[in-house]
Amino acid sequence: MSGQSTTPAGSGGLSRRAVLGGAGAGLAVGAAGGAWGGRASAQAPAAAGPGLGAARVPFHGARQGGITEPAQARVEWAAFDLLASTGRDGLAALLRGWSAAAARMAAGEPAAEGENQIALDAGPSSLTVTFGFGAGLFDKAGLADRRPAALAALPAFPGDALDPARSDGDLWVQVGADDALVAVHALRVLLRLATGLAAPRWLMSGFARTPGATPHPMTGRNLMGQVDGTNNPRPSDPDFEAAVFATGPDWMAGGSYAVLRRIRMLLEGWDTLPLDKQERIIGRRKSDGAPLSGGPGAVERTPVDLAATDPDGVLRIAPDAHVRVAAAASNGGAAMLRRGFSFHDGLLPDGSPDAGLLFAAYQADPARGFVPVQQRLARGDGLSRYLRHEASALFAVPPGAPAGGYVGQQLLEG
Ligand SMILES: C=CC1=C(C)c2cc3[nH]c(cc4nc(cc5[nH]c(cc1n2)c(C)c5CCC(=O)O)C(CCC(=O)O)=C4C)c(C)c3C=C
Ligand SMILES: [Fe+2]
Repeated sequence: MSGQSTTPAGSGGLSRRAVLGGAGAGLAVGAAGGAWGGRASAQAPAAAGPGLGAARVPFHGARQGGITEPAQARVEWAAFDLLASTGRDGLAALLRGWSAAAARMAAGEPAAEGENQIALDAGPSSLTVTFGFGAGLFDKAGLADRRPAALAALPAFPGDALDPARSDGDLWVQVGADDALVAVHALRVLLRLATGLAAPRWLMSGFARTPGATPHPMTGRNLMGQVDGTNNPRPSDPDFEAAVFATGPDWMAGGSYAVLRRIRMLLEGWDTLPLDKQERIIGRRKSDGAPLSGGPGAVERTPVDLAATDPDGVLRIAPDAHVRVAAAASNGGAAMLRRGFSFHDGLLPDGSPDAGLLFAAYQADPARGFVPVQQRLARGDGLSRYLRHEASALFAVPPGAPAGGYVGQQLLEG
């Protein structure tokens, strides 16, 4: 863990402490319900006002930020293609410049001397910047022999409707912050630094619940209204590290692999379904996320019992319920850390919402995490009738950089 890491705060744990100044000084900000969860704090309601803006997540550390921290209120994803002229040295210069700017912005400083800031009044607002490498980067940078086997292309899944223009990419940047202006400013700084070295390929914006929006910290909800993130692996689980973080190759030790999917929700159909049908499709109650296996007394954290039956012998969690089909127990132990964001990009020409989930899953190896689970979901998940997977990407997310270093340095200089 990073030198700045702390022991878990809140039930979900936290890899780094968000450092608060001003009115929020001393208030620990942690995960409440896995990566989707709200902010757990010693005091409720969660920090608001100056405390929210002053929260800092150090950029430097053994792990990159933006993986185990709770999802911030706003996220920007950007993928880039390396220009043919950039090469290995240019890539190193880009990553050095990106890391330096990210470190300064995460500390609440201007990205560069005399920089024309657009978020001057705000603090860093829990800003994290996460960098990832796509499979195509390695050939272009003359590093083909160092491409990890885990970056092998994802297979095609039944029902995929992928748009190549919004998929893949040589480099990925994730910017998260609890203030939209802070996030967009950081994205613009990083876009500017890429000029002449890497061309933007696609951009996506997402959001999650703003800390303090609920009377007490809670797991977030998605645009279908479901409590989403409950059964995420937790840092306190004995097998968390092995499931989420890679041990090799050398330059990836302590890193992770991010699978991204832009999943549009067919909300017009979903919204007209009666509540009991919606709950049956997921396998959890909509009001509080409690598993249907637990009966009326169950709460969100009641363990799921996939074998539970009603007095007529009918499975309480249906054979095609999402939580049954996705569960590690149904997939040979396959596990991943989900850290998604909602998106709402207006209306499609037919008037339906262009909205859904920017799904992100982090794992030590996609072949033992996302791939087997999605293979099963695509065939047997009742929820899949209400979803369209429209874009997909896989990135190696290297370990974090020590102070003075940059993300990817071990790959480029090792
Ligand atoms: C391939 C992996 C997964 C995709 C793609 C996916 C899409 C997706 N999921 C929801 C809503 C919920 N998912 C929930 C649980 C859950 N989902 C996955 C995996 C994928 N989901 C897993 C591994 C789990 C945990 C299963 C378990 O062990 O219990 C839940 C329940 C609450 C929770 O535990 O998070 C909801 C709700 C949507 C809307 C969606 C695509 C848009
Ligand atoms: Fe899911």
